[in-house]
Amino acid sequence: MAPKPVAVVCVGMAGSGKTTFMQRINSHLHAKGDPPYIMNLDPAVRSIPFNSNIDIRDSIDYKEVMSQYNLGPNGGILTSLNLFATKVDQIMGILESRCGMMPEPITPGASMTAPEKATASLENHINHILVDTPGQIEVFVWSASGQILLSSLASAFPTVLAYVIDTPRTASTSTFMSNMLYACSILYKTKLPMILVFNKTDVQSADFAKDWMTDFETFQAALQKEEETGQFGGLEGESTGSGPGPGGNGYMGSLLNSMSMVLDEFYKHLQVVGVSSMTGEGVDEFFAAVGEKAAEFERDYRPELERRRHEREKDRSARREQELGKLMKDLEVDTEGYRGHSKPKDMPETISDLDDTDEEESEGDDVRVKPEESLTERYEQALTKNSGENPTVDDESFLRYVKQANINR
Ligand SMILES: Nc1nc2c(ncn2[C@@H]2O[C@H](COP(=O)(O)OP(=O)(O)OP(=O)(O)O)[C@@H](O)[C@H]2O)c(=O)[nH]1
Repeated sequence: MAPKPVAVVCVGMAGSGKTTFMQRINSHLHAKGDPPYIMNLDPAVRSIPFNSNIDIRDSIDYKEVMSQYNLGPNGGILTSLNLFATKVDQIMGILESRCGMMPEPITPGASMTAPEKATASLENHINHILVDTPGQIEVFVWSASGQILLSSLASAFPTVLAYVIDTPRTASTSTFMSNMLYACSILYKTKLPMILVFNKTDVQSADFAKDWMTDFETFQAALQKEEETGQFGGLEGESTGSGPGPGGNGYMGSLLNSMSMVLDEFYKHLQVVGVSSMTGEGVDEFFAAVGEKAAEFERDYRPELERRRHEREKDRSARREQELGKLMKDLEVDTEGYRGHSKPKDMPETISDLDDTDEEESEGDDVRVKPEESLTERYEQALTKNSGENPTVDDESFLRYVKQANINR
């Protein structure tokens, strides 16, 4: 069987260049004769510079959602994603069939025509699934629908996050640290391998970021320099004159300092590449990183995903057992309810008890059921009394059931 395609999910702040980056890696793969399968999850984008195979806009009208539900732009995107996530089974069915993992697509309309089969067989060689996401990063990453879509993808394909960063806008220590904290929160939320893509390297090289991430002292030096030159906390490349800038007080400096130490551990889990979506520089390096992270997914993340799924299953069956136990307890109430409470001493428990009692009383044999007698005891008595011989296998199995179900006390 052909290896599974790698799903590359592009996330990043608005304007970081996700769509341009998607266009670049798409054309790079086409040029190599290895066309990807493309999915657009941004319902609000007006136009995209590539053909997407699955597009949220085909099934959901974002503007209509906004007006129907009386929502603002972010609420509209979130609701559109939620509506789209309800079709996750169909989406996964299409992806799996197009990627040669299932013989037939499970789309409405069922079997494929001859041209479709020819196309599908061509598309069976897909090695990459590229996913573009909304610029409102939190709407995707922190929403239930985003989580559903990501975990469904990860359950079927090795999945890698490409966190796209606007390099020229991340050149100061404070914006760099904000971006890293965001990346860190996404990593821990999604629990998927991540590549940091420092985009727009045609404007500014990403070397400074790589240095800061690998050498703690370089970051400290940059922090100190910014504080001394008064650029600290200002906009990129903007000097605030002498003295500390808007955020340039000692508190901010020491906070960044401490954070850089804390994040040192987090940096070890990341792959960092500098890319220019405009010129194509660094794209080969990016795909090398994708290969490494996909292998890491199979090695480290897949077992963890399986373990989590297994735990969920275990929780679910424990809950089922608990519910069953409660049900059994409810059954017990019937026998328990009478016991020791208001039931008069010699009141029969059931009509049949009444009949039995009458019969047996007439024989002069006092076998009235004592309130404290358990169901099991009574059953045992009945067995030996009625049959006068040893209980049958069926009788014993019922007895066992009564004991196990705990409805006999
Ligand atoms: N110089 C340069 N500009 C870039 C590069 N990549 C993207 N841009 C520009 O950055 C701006 C934003 O790019 P988009 O691709 O629309 O960014 P996005 O992240 O998809 O934006 P949203 O859809 O709002 O989330 C555009 O003006 C692009 O031309 C790059 O590598 N170099």
